[in-house]
Amino acid sequence: MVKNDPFANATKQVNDACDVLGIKDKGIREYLAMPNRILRVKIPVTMDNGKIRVFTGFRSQHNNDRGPYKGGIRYFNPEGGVEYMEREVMALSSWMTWKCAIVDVPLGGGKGGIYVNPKTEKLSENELERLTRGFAYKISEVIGPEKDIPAPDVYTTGKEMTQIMDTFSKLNGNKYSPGVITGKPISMGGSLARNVATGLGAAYTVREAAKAIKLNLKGAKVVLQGFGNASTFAGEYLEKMGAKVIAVSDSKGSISIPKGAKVSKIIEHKQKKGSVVGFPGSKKISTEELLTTKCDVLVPGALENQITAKIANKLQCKIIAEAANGPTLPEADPIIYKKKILVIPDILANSGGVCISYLEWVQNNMGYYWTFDEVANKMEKNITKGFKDAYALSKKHKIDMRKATMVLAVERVLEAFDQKGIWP
Ligand SMILES: NC(=O)C1=CN([C@@H]2O[C@H](COP(=O)(O)OP(=O)(O)OC[C@H]3O[C@@H](n4cnc5c(N)ncnc54)[C@H](OP(=O)(O)O)[C@@H]3O)[C@@H](O)[C@H]2O)C=CC1
Ligand SMILES: O=C(O)CCC(=O)C(=O)O
Repeated sequence: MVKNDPFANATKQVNDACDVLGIKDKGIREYLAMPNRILRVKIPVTMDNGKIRVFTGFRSQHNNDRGPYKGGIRYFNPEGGVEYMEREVMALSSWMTWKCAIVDVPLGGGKGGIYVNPKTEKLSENELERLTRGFAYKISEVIGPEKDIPAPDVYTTGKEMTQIMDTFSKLNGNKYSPGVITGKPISMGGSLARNVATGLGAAYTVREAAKAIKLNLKGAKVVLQGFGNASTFAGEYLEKMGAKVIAVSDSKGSISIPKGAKVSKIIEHKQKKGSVVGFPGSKKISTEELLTTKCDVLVPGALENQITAKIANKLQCKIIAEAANGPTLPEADPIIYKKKILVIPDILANSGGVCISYLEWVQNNMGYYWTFDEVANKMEKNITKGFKDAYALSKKHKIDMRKATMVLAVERVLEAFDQKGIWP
């Protein structure tokens, strides 16, 4: 048993959706909740000092009823250890299934990762490359452009995506296979807008949520948890919509900036000093203080299990845009709903990433590439529709946005499952 088990949380969300849909059949519930396959691999790496170190990696393939498995690869060492990470990737792969369904991209759910923190463990570039290629080799049997298409996630970038693509291509007779992975650099067959996609998509969903609750985003105050790919671009695009960032955090700590600051200036500071902490005009605060800062939009954009019941009781925001996966514990959801805070659940708020990953894969498959605006506009349509559909359902059934989003997603997966049935 792991503490704050993310897979138990993901399963609860599936069951909640089944309750709303009147699905009582235990077999169907189990089919929807459980991953199809979990691969756990040993990755031996020769470190720079000549010693062998063995790493553990995972790929969880949750559901492919609507299309090939799809989802990121993270390099992280969560507090609960390797066993926690296994449950984490299972949950993350489940959320990918529902995410692809709610924004209607024809893909399923997968997720993977390696239990390692490349930042704190200070792996050299060569060690990291050997680890990445070793992992790619170990999962090469289960991935492929028509099978399972990974992407970046926490502490992985276009560089690792390139190394995975290259290893896969070499293992397959040097067949150029850009469609095996997304989030690649542009020069390696990546898509314009993928780099900003998760944050841009989150900003689009906040714009829709603000319209729904009649909140003017001009001058709206934003708090960002995490200062990586998802959260910085969410902050920058919300800034373009007129909002102002007043508190941020990273793995080294949280700060409040009462007068607000441009995200680009905080990025500059972090690039120089290695953290947001110490940004001029800021004050160091605790994680709890960050999350409960009085603001209009809270963007948890780092890790899961951040908003507990205790935090939920103290929240002072109007909208929560879950740029991270699984940042809110199930115990917090009813409290937040009662407080009339509008939650844009993770599977919707951060779906811009997979939307544009899908478009990257489509471009790779056809060998023809779209402009930034073409790609971003397609994503905007899908994500806006996803928000509107879920919001309308939440109002109709008087349920929170997480349940509404999950109900729509589960319905779509079941529709495909009903067509296919079980084989053999
Ligand atoms: N990248 C993508 O396309 C997508 C990402 N997501 C989700 O977004 C979330 C963030 O991923 P992404 O932005 O890609 O990852 P990044 O690696 O780019 O950034 C992760 C950020 O989280 C911070 N962080 C790590 N630990 C903590 C902590 N204990 N408290 C506060 N901040 C912390 C890191 O701090 P530091 O800078 O100090 O290392 C970093 O700023 C994840 O939940 C991921 O699954 C969802 C959809 C797509
Ligand atoms: O871009 C993708 O394929 C998936 C990104 C991801 O891992 C996520 O949405 O959580």
